[in-house]
Amino acid sequence: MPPSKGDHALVREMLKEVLTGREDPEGFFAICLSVLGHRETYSMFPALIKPLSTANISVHSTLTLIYEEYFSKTGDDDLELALALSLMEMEDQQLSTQHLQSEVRTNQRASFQLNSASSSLEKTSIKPEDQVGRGNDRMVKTGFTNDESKTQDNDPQNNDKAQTKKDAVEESTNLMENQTLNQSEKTNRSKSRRKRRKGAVGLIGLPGSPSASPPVLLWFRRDLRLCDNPALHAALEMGAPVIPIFIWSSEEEEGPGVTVAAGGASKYWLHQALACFCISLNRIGSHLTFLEAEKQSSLRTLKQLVKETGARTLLANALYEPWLKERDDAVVSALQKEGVECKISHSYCLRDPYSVSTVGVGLRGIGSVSHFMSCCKQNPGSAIGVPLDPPQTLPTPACWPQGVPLEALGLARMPRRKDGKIIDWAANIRKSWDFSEDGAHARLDDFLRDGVYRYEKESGRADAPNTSSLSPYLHFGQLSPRWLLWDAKGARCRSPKFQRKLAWRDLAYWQLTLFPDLPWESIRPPYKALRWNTDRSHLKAWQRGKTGYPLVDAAMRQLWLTGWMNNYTRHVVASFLIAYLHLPWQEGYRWFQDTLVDADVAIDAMMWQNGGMCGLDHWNFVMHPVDAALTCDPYGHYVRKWCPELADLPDELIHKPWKCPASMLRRARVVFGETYPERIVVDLEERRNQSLQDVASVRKEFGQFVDKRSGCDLVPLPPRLVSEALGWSQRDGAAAKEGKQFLLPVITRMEFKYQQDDPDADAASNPYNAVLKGYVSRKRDETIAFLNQQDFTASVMYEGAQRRERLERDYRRMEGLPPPPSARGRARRTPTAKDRFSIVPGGVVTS
Ligand SMILES: Cc1cc2nc3c(=O)[nH]c(=O)nc-3n(C[C@H](O)[C@H](O)[C@H](O)COP(=O)(O)OP(=O)(O)OC[C@H]3O[C@@H](n4cnc5c(N)ncnc54)[C@H](O)[C@@H]3O)c2cc1C
Repeated sequence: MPPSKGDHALVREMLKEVLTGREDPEGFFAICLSVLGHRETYSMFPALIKPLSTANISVHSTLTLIYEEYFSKTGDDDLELALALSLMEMEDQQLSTQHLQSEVRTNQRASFQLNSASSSLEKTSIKPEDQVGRGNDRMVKTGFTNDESKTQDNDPQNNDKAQTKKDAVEESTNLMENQTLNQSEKTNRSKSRRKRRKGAVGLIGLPGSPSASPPVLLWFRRDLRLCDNPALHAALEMGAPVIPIFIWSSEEEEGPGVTVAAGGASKYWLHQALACFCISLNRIGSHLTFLEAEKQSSLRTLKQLVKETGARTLLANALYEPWLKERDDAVVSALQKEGVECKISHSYCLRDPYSVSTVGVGLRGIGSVSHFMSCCKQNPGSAIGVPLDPPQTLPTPACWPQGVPLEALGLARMPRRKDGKIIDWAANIRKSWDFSEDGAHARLDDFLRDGVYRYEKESGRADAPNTSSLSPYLHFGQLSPRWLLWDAKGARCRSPKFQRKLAWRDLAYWQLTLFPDLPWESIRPPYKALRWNTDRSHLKAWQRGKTGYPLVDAAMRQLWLTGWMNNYTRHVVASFLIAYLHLPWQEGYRWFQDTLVDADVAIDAMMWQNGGMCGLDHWNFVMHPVDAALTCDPYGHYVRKWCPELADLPDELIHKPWKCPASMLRRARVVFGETYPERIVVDLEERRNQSLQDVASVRKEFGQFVDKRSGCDLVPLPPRLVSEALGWSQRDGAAAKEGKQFLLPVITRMEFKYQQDDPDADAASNPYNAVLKGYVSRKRDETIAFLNQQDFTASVMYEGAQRRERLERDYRRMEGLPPPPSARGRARRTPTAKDRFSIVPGGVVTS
């Protein structure tokens, strides 16, 4: 629970005690931590003790020291990720000093706000589309000077201005007079974050007037944000006029293979995000120029721009897809030849994937997140540093380059029917998301206030928003991973599992840099020859959510309508496509790329390869569409939402309607083949069995790619890994590419190894059968829990405990975590028939 008003009052009372000497500063600080929590203390403490800077300087500096000391040294112990991703350097960044400085700047900014007539920080009521459409037309036709940019203050629609000023007064008063604590807790927390985000701590406070020095081209790509944007920060530091640009080249995005990098839903998101970002830049007196790449070449367009604007510098944040890096390298070298200084900053991942090395760790376990984290820990990269504050203004050039309206980029084009009617397929996506940077921060705040408390245990629930839903914002860089990590670290409830997800994200980019064919070619050679189903009707049914399996259908419909589904359901539908429909993983990947708003070539390809059994890692599990449903949607709420035609079925049978008696179906008005589809495959056991046999046969056929001793699959190593493993230079590594192929044993599902020894075994008799067993019924577990309280039979209680353990184990397997430690004091023996009333979970033996 976040701290309440009462908590704040208590802390202020204690502060008085410090002043009167009845409480010592360390004690006071400890109280703050325990009452307000880590995150709140971190953000509020400097403002809280501010009045002491005049009333009692020595106490103030003691408290400041304690605060600095604490936040620069503690808190990281529990962060495996922080260690692994070399975030230890955060200590060297003197976090607290910077934070204090930023608080000082906050105060300065607050008073600036009071005086500044041009401050209009609150969100206007203008729709992004309207604003951009109008803004762009005007700018393209007439050129857009800084004076004109100020006209937005006079815009009658900008009706929040008065309110904003009032807010600014409030905020500054709160800060200066230390009255923040009188406000409601919720308002305070969100305000303190808003202050940071909305430019309350202007970086340099440069005036937005045109300057004579040559302008800087600030090339935005997937970093559509003001907060924590290193390239933007670098531009400000140059003190020259800044020209923000966005160049669209679908060909460059796509790369050399079938990546579907710019699918329909994600292009739609990009369109909306650009519209919102344009407004953000307008607010700080700047403007985003949209450009279509000339002949699909960003370089040509940039050269043209350099000529037109006289810019001598190009700044951007790096992208890591190999083909985009290649493009960027070519741009940098070509422009440098023309005397243009280029600087590409790092921020898209926590760790620059090209700097990750396996040296000192080796290759064993490669593909797992633990191995990746060990590599980062063993070979720390540059410091991750502290998130950068958003700017207050951007210096503008004397004239703007000629751009095109956002619509001209064709990112949100809707098809038309023959009768001319537009098919607005994105209406539901629009309803489901706020595409702005503010939207990203609001979602993050919500998550850290609520969902994060359930994340460790219940992130798999499909029927509750227990995950952050931040993936599209991270993908388009509306939120930086660094900002997210810092906020997550500072939250009252920290979830190591959540922070670990950022390592997964980095792992995906590392894999893509190692295997540029990841999105279209199976990494494990034998699996390229797998016999796949060619029945297009099955693919279509899967895509449209018409398989006859309610959880799969619900998830696929959610994807189609909103552009998103959670991680657990992504696993379910991927398992279904591969293990039960026998359709190639590439089909799933491409559909996801086209329909997800967070479609991310690196992550999507890594996950589909792993699901398709041919990635660097093997999912050590297969999700059963019914068992999984009982785990993630025990009451059927999720299915009822997305498959309303099943809404009247009872909880117990909603995930397996084919088991319903005819009378029940009649009452619920379910008619198979009419209101709800028949199952497209019926014998799931048989399908799974076939899938296992198919794998066994390709492993046999391509025996040279199976390690005889361990039974593990062998993967040809990319030259970079060969060089690292053998301690060769890059050049030798390149030579290796031409010559010998190096094969590496990789993580391989136990059931495949077993199958190899006993090819006739079927899935059911395979002791390592990978199908996850979900709850039999959550309701039943709850009943058992209730009966436990009533001191029901011990054996029933034991059963319940076992089921919970199994669920925990399954989750951990999915997350690639080690098995949970065995509970001390708990009997490990499986009860037998003789054990009536024998073993109680707590280890107590009843008669
Ligand atoms: C078959 C399949 C395809 C997927 N395709 C994508 C994709 O195209 N784009 C995408 O962003 N995620 C993808 N994921 C990973 C994951 O499902 C999503 O990142 C997650 O569901 C997004 O929801 P969230 O923001 O609430 O995640 P949270 O659980 O709140 O995690 C926070 C962030 O961590 C990152 N993350 C979480 N899980 C993973 C993961 N397994 N691998 C890498 N990064 C992760 C994401 O950026 C996410 O936003 C895929 C997973 C599967 C099984």
